[in-house]
Amino acid sequence: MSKVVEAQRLTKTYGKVTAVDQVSFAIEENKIYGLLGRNGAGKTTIMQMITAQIFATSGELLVFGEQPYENNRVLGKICFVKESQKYPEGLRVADMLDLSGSFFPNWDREYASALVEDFRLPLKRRIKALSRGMHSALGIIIGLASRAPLTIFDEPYLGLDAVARSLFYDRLIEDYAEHPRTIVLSTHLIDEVSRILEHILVIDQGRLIIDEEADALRERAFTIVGTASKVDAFTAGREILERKAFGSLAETTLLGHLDTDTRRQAETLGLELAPISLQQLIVHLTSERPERKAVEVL
Ligand SMILES: Nc1ncnc2c1ncn2[C@@H]1O[C@H](COP(=O)(O)OP(=O)(O)OP(=O)(O)O)[C@@H](O)[C@H]1O
Repeated sequence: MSKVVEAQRLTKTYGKVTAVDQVSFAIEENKIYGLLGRNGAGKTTIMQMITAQIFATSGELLVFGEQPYENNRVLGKICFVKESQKYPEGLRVADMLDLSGSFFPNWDREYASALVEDFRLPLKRRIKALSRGMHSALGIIIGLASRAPLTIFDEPYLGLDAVARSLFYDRLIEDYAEHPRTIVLSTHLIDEVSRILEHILVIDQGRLIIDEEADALRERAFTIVGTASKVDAFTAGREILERKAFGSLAETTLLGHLDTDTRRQAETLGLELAPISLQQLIVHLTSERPERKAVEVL
């Protein structure tokens, strides 16, 4: 599978702040990536380097096999939709879509029109008069209809309601199935997007701490619920991420693969097993606790 982005020891510093710290990863063609992490982790900085908006301080970065800086061959294949995206305020929505059509080689005008209807965007309204959610919807429509070989969405849905966000995920997955391309989605709404993500990159304090297929990641931990004494017997000697107690009951989240033996052992003890959500797992892995240890909630 060919690589769309290859980063080696990529680093960006701002004075004494190391926003991105020796990060190495590859983004493969025709996959949907989640770029996740807490506020200030370094996600936007990475996306800005990939899209040649800022220079790396050190390290190597290839996009479509080339240096991205001032490289129209590379930049012509990228669409970057960001939360703070500013479109020319005097333009009408229809003008902005026409302009996008002249900019993105794979632009699909009919698809853009269908999306305008789906998101109920007023075509004749000037951009300065759009609501915050409508502004975000415009960015999403441009991102989807661009069909750019590398489409990056950085928190694209400020102000967008739950119905519109759900519409975005549905349209993205449908269109991706028909027109495979590489999508990078950066968001804090991990559970909402988890069903569409194929590969997860998690950045924490400038460092890459997870680079894994989403399915494999989901299997990294599980939760067990039951009588406290039985839960504790089951969890003894295992790596505990979190333990909550409610009277005589306990709910413990463990790191580890839920194999057949483990499942059988839990069943024998009469314990309930539940998968952990991607969001829970990432919160655990990026939380401030100095070491992962049991947390008692009494
Ligand atoms: N222009 C800049 N000058 C100085 N520091 C900066 C600059 N841009 C980013 N930083 C710092 O770099 C770090 C990473 O910021 P970045 O915007 O990449 O985080 P993020 O993961 O996108 O966060 P969020 O989820 O809050 O958008 C932060 O500490 C931020 O304050």
